[in-house]
Amino acid sequence: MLRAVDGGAYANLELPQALRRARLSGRDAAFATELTYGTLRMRGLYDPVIAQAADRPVERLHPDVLAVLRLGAHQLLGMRVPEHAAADQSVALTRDVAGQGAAGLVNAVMRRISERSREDWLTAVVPAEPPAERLAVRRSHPVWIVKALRQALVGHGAADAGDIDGVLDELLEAHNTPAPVALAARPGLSTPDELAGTEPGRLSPVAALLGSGDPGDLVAVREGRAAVQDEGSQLLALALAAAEIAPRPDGGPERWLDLCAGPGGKAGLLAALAGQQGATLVANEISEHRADLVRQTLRPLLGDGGAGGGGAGDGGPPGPPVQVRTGDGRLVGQEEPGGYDRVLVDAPCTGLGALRRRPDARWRRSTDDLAQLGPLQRELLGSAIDATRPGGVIGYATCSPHLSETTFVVGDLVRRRGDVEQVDAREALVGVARPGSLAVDSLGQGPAAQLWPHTHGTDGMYLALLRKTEQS
Ligand SMILES: C[S@@+](CC[C@H](N)C(=O)[O-])C[C@H]1O[C@@H](n2cnc3c(N)ncnc32)[C@H](O)[C@@H]1O
Repeated sequence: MLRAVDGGAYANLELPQALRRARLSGRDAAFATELTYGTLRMRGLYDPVIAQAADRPVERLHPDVLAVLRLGAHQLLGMRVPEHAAADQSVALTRDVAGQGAAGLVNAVMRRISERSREDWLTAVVPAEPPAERLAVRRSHPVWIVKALRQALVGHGAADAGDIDGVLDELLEAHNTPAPVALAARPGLSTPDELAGTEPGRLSPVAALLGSGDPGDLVAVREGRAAVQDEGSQLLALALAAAEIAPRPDGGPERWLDLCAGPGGKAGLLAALAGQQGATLVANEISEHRADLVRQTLRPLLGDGGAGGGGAGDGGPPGPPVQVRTGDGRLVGQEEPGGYDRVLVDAPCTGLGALRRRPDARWRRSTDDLAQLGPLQRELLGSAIDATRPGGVIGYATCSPHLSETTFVVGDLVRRRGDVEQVDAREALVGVARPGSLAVDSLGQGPAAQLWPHTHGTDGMYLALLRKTEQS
């Protein structure tokens, strides 16, 4: 798995398949998951430890040997694996993947690592200054991400000069703590109570939290009536569906659009809500493969009218409330100007808010991604505004708090165009959350809202709500 990720594979997609191939389940699967995810997450700390113990830069180690040593370091410093077991297994694994010669080196390095406790290693390898470098090694994040998150916390009003160091440390630590598996019971199709073995969600009224086990074992999940979805994502979809809009001039059913729908998490919830509210949803996605994933997750609502979906019409047989299309979201505004009442732009982004769910993502991303995504995010939001009718609402969301993909994008568009005004997304989120579970102040200074893993226990989701004031 580690070598596959080095080669470009995504751990969260690859690991379930690897577990299935190896026929691992229960405690063995949990152990293998912790080995893989923990090693990937913490390699920013383990590499300096390995370099010191091996007395050479990690770049000078063979990639297979480095992978074994990272696994070994995690067992010694991040898990409770007995020293002899971690050493024996690492040496045996080295013989398999890199030959007898390398096994001696791995044996020696493992012995040196085990001579010190985690705390002693932290003292040995974490630089005292500057603060970003210190946190980068201690909490195992690239320095550029530490710096960007510092700016984001201050920029979104979640910290100030007085407490930023402590708050930033809490956030980085939250990225190193495995996230609970949250499920969304799609309204009208399932309820949280139906999801046996779960406890109620903390923020979302349709959420249930799965303590252990495979979500695929639940019938409602297998049937697409419930789905794995972060509670923050659930709240965003619920808030867009509930946002106040001016009535349609023709009095007809509302038309909703999810401009960037793949793989379909939010579209699944929006489709169920649309079904309940007598609206229809178009789920658009540029990638054919990801559009197929949307169809897959929406299957109870597609085709034959949908189980419990209800259609938009009130005469003949109800049509499906949801339609999936493959296309470039940047063009929808021109193709269907003013065609929709509610539009979600869940923009492609760096995913810096979801690092706890994707342990390898922090090492994959770079500042180049921001430069590429910025223009795309602006074009998609511009197209969404064009596609919204006056009086309608646009939700711009990212699973990243980075200021370049959130505040700056929305600020640019609102300034550049005279046909939208920002409304308070914090109030909208609080309005749909479980009563008393979410405080407006915790979401920033507004009008946009920023959720944080260390504060809300959700992914770091951002939501801005824009009201269209006049025809583009
Ligand atoms: C953050 S993901 C959306 C997640 C989704 N809303 C969910 O909740 O499961 C962004 C999606 O936008 C898609 N995308 C990228 N460029 C696009 C474009 N020009 N038009 C439409 N979709 C695009 C990506 O393929 C990706 O599936």
